[in-house]
Amino acid sequence: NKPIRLCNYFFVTGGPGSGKGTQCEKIVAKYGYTHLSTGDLLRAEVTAGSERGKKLTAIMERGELVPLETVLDMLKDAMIAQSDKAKGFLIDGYPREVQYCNKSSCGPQIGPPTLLLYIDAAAETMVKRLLKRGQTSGRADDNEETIRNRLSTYYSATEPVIGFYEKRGIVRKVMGFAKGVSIYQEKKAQSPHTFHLSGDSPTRAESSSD
Ligand SMILES: Nc1ncnc2c1ncn2[C@H]1C[C@H](O)[C@@H](COP(=O)(O)OP(=O)(O)OP(=O)(O)O)O1
Ligand SMILES: Nc1ncnc2c1ncn2[C@H]1C[C@H](O)[C@@H](COP(=O)(O)O)O1
Ligand SMILES: [Mg+2]
Repeated sequence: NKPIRLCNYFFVTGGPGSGKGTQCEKIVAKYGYTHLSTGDLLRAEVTAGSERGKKLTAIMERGELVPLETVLDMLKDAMIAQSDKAKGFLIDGYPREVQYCNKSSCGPQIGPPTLLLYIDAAAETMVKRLLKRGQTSGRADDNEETIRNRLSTYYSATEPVIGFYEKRGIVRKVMGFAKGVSIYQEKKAQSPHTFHLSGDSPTRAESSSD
């Protein structure tokens, strides 16, 4: 059991279609970290056509969360495989539930993150992007019904993860509509750049980038 070399871990969270993968690509290009998306790892298992993959397809098509053990199995293998050359890991889409935020439930090989990058975008923006992505992505979950369920799973199960790490002072918010990577620490509970997800219309910056 090869241990994962100690290095920086950045967890990356945000709603479906907020731009986690897009922002991670930019961070990789600029800082050379290793990007691991738990969703991509799960889809690779589906593509491989294993029995486990068939069960995963059904869960993902419903817009629900995959059991933690499955996610951790894949994540640890991927981290171990790349740990010799990784400067740091960007772990995109993990954790998805607040009960998995403490160290012991993450397992001994995935320690607490250096930072949680939170990609913020309005629900209507995310829906619009995912429907557009669905025209070419081939992703089974880029359809209206699954998107609705994924949003609901995100707000009920995953959003509390942000509050958990905010209490520890390690959340950095990335505005998911900005061009390039713009990371800043949210100093106030409600900064002028922040807007609520329900009922808000996109800001000018957001409308212009979509
Ligand atoms: N800042 C942006 N402005 C306009 N479009 C964007 C922006 N960021 C991402 N997109 C587009 C690219 C994709 O087609 C789509 C979703 O982005 P993506 O990076 O795949 O989101 P994500 O990784 O958070 O989604 P998922 O959770 O479904 O994997 O939106
Ligand atoms: N960390 C995860 N825990 C549980 N389920 C997950 C995790 N990462 C991805 N999933 C499942 C559930 C999502 O709807 C799909 C797609 O993930 P995405 O990050 O949007 O590509 O996979
Ligand atoms: Mg993604």
